[in-house]
Formats: sequence, structure tokens, C-alpha cells
Amino acid sequence: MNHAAQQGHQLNPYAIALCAAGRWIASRHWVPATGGNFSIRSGQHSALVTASGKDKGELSPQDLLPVSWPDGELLCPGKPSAETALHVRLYQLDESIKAVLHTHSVQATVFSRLIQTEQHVFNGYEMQKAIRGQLSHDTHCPLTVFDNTQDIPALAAGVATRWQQVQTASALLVRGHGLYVWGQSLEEAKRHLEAWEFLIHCELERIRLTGLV
Ligand SMILES: CSC[C@@H](O)[C@@H](O)C(=O)COP(=O)(O)O
Ligand SMILES: [Zn+2]
Repeated sequence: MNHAAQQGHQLNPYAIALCAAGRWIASRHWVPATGGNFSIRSGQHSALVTASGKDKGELSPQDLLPVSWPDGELLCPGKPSAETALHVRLYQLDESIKAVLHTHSVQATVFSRLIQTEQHVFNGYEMQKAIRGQLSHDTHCPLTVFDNTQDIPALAAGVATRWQQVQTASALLVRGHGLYVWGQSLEEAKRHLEAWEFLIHCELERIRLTGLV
């Protein structure tokens, strides 16, 4: 990258905000060992996505790679996240999504393996109100769980097929893998991430204490 391009990258407010989010997420121990990836929408058909294999707590703006899908087909220079196709599919499914955060916390990973069904319904938690559209603790908020695969385009296609049920949560789980959340701003995606980590932690404790999944 030449000097001018590098400077442009360093001044990019989207890139700076995502690097700061990465430091916050890493401080919560939700992205160990280079796990996780993040993106932020930069245009109708474009986003910045974390480069693959980076420590997500030590990102600098040049680790955010521009990807685009002007005609639906993915164009990505360099080596963006191995899970870029899922980020892009989420942006395609809902134009209001502005940021996507993927994490590998211990509790989300363990919880996803305890849930044998395609969905786990959360009910009765005040924290549900931190999720877009959830107006009360008394609603039923379903979190959809997908089986893990290394075939990310296939996973993205599965998410698209079940989008009606997935979108309510602004989040999804991949079994034995981790959590995806999104939001209409980076701040909202961070709030969804913190809320889901809290809700999953509560359910994990409930299951531990009662033995009832
Ligand atoms: C620690 S391996 C984790 C990866 O396989 C993947 O799931 C992940 O979240 C990070 O991949 P990346 O390509 O760096 O975005
Ligand atoms: Zn992952």
C-alpha cells in the first residue's frame, strides 16, 4: 500500500471505530487466539472486513480490508476473513445492517453445544430489552443455532433460508464455534453482543444449576 493510501486508511473513521471495538471485545475475552471477525458497512454494496488470522484485539486500520459486491458477486482484494461470505450475506439480507461482529467466547461456544435443537427461546430476562424490537422481558426471543461447517457460503445460504426466524434476535449461534451479532450501527451491534453474552451466560448458569436445557 502506498503512503497516501495508507494515510487514507488510517484516517478512515469506520476503520478506527472497528479497531477500538476489537480492543473492547478482546478485553472481555471474547476473541481468543485470533478467533472472531468484524465488519462495518461502508456503502450500499461495500464493507470493511477484518483481515484473516489477525489478533482481533490488536487491529490497526490497515487490517480492515475493503470488500464489495456491486453485482451481487463478492470482490475482495488481499485476504479478508475466512467468514467474509457470511458477513456479506447478512448485509445483503437486510440493508439496514451497518455492522457485524463475530466472537468466540467460552460461554457462547459451550452453550451452543448444549442446545440440540435448531433454536433456543429466551424468555423472562429484562436484558432481552437490549435487543432491537424486544419490548419486554415477557416476549419470546428465539436464538437460532446452525451446525458448524467450514463451507461458509453454505452456512450463509442456510442463514438466508431461515432469515425470518433468525432476524428477530439480531444474532445467531454456530454450534461449537461462536456467536454472530449485527446492528443498525456499530454501537447497536456492540450492545447486542454484550446483551447476548449476558443472556447466554444466564442460561448456561440456569442449565448448570437445574440440569434442564
Ligand atoms: C482460531 S480459528 C477461527 C477461525 O477458523 C474463524 O472461525 C474465525 O473466527 C477467524 O477467522 P478469520 O479468517 O481470522 O476471520
Ligand atoms: Zn469464527
